[in-house]
Amino acid sequence: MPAFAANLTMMFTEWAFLDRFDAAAEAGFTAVEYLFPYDHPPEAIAARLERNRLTQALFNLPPGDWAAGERGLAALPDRFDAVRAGVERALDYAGATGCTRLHLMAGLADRADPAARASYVRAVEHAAGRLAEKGIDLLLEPINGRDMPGYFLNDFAEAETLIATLGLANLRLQFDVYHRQILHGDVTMALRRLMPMIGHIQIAGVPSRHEPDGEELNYPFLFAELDRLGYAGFVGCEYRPRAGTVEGLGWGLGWLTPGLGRAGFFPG
Ligand SMILES: O=C(O)C(=O)[C@H](O)CO
Ligand SMILES: [Mg+2]
Repeated sequence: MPAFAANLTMMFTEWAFLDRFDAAAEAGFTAVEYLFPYDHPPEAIAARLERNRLTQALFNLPPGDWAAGERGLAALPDRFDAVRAGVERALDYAGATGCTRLHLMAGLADRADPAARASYVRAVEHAAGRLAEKGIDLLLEPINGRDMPGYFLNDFAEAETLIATLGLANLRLQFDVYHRQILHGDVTMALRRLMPMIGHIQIAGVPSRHEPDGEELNYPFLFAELDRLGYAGFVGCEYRPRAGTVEGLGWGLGWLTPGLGRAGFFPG
């Protein structure tokens, strides 16, 4: 049975960020992920995890100036100092929350540009080295260009080659099924082949990025396939609910156990 993590950037947005932890636990989740924790003190996040007995499955290293359009800094040749500082900042949060997986976003850059490639490899090696000292995995995620035009890492084969070539024990693939389906399809065969290097999985309906309950992909089959493959990590629910997070959890009946969290949290 897959272990699902609620993505608190996309789900439970009816609540303020810190209250989303309570709501996710109440809905039956035992783990959470989100893009960025940096607007809140690490201790505040740790307290929400602890009181809800939630595992922090994943978050991203600082991406640069998100509001100004930056989507990571790793492939930007003149931003290595910021990457280095971001690694230290993320490690503070990982230490406080017990998180053992961090995603390094590549940034907007041309994959064919040798300077961008060199910068990306340098950033990945640096981040992986620092995280290894703390027993934390570094994740790389190919992202489709429709959602993120101009994103540097937009190809699964590229990520696979890089991870295999660098051969770093804590460098792993973040396999977002939504991006995989849009970029290349052939989801099941890719899961089977890439499983040894997969460190985290994310899901959403394709093409809407709503609940994983239909459209192009047969998620019940994929969840059973993850069990057949012995996947023991988390499956991050990185989708935008169509109309209400709790109302849209029908797809998870049988996997989630609503009510295990703080009793009476939901109003009404
Ligand atoms: O977009 C995604 O799929 C992600 O997982 C990211 O962390 C960043 O946007
Ligand atoms: Mg993702």
